[in-house]
Amino acid sequence: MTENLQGPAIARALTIAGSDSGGGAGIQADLKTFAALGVYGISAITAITAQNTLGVRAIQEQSIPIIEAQIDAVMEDIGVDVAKTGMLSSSEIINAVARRVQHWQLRLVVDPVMVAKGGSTLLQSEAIETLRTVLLPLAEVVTPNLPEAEVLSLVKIADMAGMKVAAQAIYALGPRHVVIKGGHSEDQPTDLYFDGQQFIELPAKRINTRHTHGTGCTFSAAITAFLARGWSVEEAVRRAKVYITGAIQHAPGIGQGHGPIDHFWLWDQTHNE
Ligand SMILES: Nc1ncnc2c1ncn2[C@@H]1O[C@H](COP(=O)(O)OP(=O)(O)O)[C@@H](O)[C@H]1O
Ligand SMILES: Cc1ncc(COP(=O)(O)OP(=O)(O)O)c(N)n1
Repeated sequence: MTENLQGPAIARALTIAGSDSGGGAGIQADLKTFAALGVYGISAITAITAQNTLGVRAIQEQSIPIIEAQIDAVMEDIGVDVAKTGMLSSSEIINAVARRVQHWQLRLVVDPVMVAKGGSTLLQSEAIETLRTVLLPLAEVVTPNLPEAEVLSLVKIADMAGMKVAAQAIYALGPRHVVIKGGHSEDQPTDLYFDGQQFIELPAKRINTRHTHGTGCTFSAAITAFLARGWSVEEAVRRAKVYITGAIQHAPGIGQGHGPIDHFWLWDQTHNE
């Protein structure tokens, strides 16, 4: 094979997150999303969860040395265009990841995962302050859902005006772009983008389904993939919104609880023989 002197022929994205044995969220959702969007996916696993569409049964955090070693191993050889974080579980893991992000000067999307849809805690409460003060300042984009945005901003959100106040408060913590996801709203799932100057509302029709497991992971992974492919943050967010809406629309109906979405719906539409 001839070497490509222009650099790699495919964009590379790294997910630093937890494993979901059910395959719908976490590392598995991120890698499927990267693949579906034409990006070479790389992973550093922070925790292993025993999980299905009904909920999380057990969690085992990985040790700090093995988390750091995964990041260093891929950085020293493969390289990464953009990284994202998902489930980080503890203050110790957040601090270790932040050190590696700074060491390798990674462009970073932070999905501030706190609680799974079934109610299980994926981030210890004592780690929230570390997330706010240590990781958010390193983020190019942060993508809280409505409950996460309330925790990070200390603002009670009742409507779009509240989302805007919360986005400004989160922006003040240091990320360069804030995207508050509206999936938990009782109305339409309108997301809000804020870059410190401009607000952009990203509306969508609510899809009436219980199969929304892994939507947050998938949305942030799609933003990461589009950034890795060279799009601006605004365009990456717009494209990720179209992708996540289609993925929910085409959910395959797997499992007895909150089932996964279809990460490969775009591929299915063009390769349906
Ligand atoms: N039922 C739905 N119909 C359409 N879009 C949805 C629906 N639920 C969530 N979304 C979208 O999916 C993305 C993830 O949002 P959300 O579910 O709030 O995140 P999380 O999984 O982190 O709680 C957002 O773009 C949100 O607007
Ligand atoms: C291992 C792991 N990481 C993250 C989540 C949460 O994923 P999310 O996309 O927020 O979707 P729901 O779990 O809320 O459906 C997870 N469950 N497991």
